[in-house]
Amino acid sequence: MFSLGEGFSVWSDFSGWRPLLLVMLLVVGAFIVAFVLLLYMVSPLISPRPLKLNGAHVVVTGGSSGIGKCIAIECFKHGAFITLVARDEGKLLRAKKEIEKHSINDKQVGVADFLKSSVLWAQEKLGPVDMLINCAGKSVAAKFEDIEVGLFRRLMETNYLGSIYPTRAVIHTMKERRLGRIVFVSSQAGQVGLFGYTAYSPSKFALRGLAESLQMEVKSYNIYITVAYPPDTDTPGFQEENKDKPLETKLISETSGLCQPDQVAKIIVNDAVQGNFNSSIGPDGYMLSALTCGMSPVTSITEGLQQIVTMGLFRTIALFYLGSFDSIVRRCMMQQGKCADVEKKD
Ligand SMILES: NC(=O)C1=CN([C@@H]2O[C@H](COP(=O)(O)OP(=O)(O)OC[C@H]3O[C@@H](n4cnc5c(N)ncnc54)[C@H](OP(=O)(O)O)[C@@H]3O)[C@@H](O)[C@H]2O)C=CC1
Ligand SMILES: CCCCCCCCCCCCCCCC(=O)[C@@H](N)CO
Repeated sequence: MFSLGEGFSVWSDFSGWRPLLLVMLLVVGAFIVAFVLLLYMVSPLISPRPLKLNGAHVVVTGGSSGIGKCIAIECFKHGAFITLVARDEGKLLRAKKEIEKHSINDKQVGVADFLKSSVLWAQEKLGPVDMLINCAGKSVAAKFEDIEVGLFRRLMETNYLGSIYPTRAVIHTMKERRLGRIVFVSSQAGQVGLFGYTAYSPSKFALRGLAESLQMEVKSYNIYITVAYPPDTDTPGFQEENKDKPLETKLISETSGLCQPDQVAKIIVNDAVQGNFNSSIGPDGYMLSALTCGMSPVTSITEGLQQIVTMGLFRTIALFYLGSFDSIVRRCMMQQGKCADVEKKD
């Protein structure tokens, strides 16, 4: 027997167990592989069939500007009939003209525009809605105490209740037809609360709760819900928000980069067509979604496995992000303190 001394001879006594250990490891490994293969075999039961956009009726709220307009263009390019919903008639008509430039054939019906959220009206006029995109929304970035109290309610009304009304208008017919897609455009600020978004973030978090509950109710009717979480996107709404955005909010949001609306629209439309519950954009978006998946439904085996494997690692990375956000806030506070001192001296 090979022995390095008294202590080591005990270890070498176990050498007879090693082949057994190896066999056990192999068996466990084989079980894991078999389990994963089995998951992939049942995956068609989990993943919905993609929706055919050609000839589908798509309603886009907030379709006259920014991300909503790009979503309408993307669907139009795939042969869908579009209904735009927004308040400003002039903006709607301009958007309609722009979208119609992307027509793929002469027969394709154009864009129906009208004021207020008369989705029911659109359904009667243009037929049942196959896909509803709730994109109308507004954002305000300011410190909690600087936000007028009424604004907390107004953002909730536009961003949250503004998604409830159109959804209520289409849900009956979708259930009857056993077909449909509903998209809620949230935001990365609907996955993590950030400096300056005390009024905006809650209205976007609320959409996730709505989407999870509704998905459980309508899945057996072959209706699939998508929640999209875009980062900062270069739109008229974003330009407006930037006018009086706190420096802290700007610097923190910049970590996730700035996207173009057509790029965001492509990803959202593709995820909605596939019936994916989660729609994220960019590497930070991917990490945030895996990290905050919680009890949200899973629409592909790959997605589920990725979440299981990556969650711990992403939490570790997130702690560094949180540390850097805190230091941004601290630095801004020190800077503002210095400015206040200078002002006092003057
Ligand atoms: N841009 C960004 O950085 C990000 C935006 N988002 C979200 O994406 C969505 C679109 O944003 P974005 O494209 O930037 O916004 P825009 O301001 O460019 O467009 C907003 C659209 O919503 C409509 N709208 C606004 N309020 C109402 C209302 N009360 N009723 C009906 N329609 C309304 C507007 O038309 P009208 O004013 O004529 O009604 C317009 O068509 C929003 O929900 C936003 O929160 C999410 C993440 C990032
Ligand atoms: C592993 C963990 C990774 C964590 C990454 C965290 C990144 C946070 C950045 C958040 C950006 C928020 C943008 C809000 C955009 C928006 O909704 C407004 N612009 C609307 O106009």
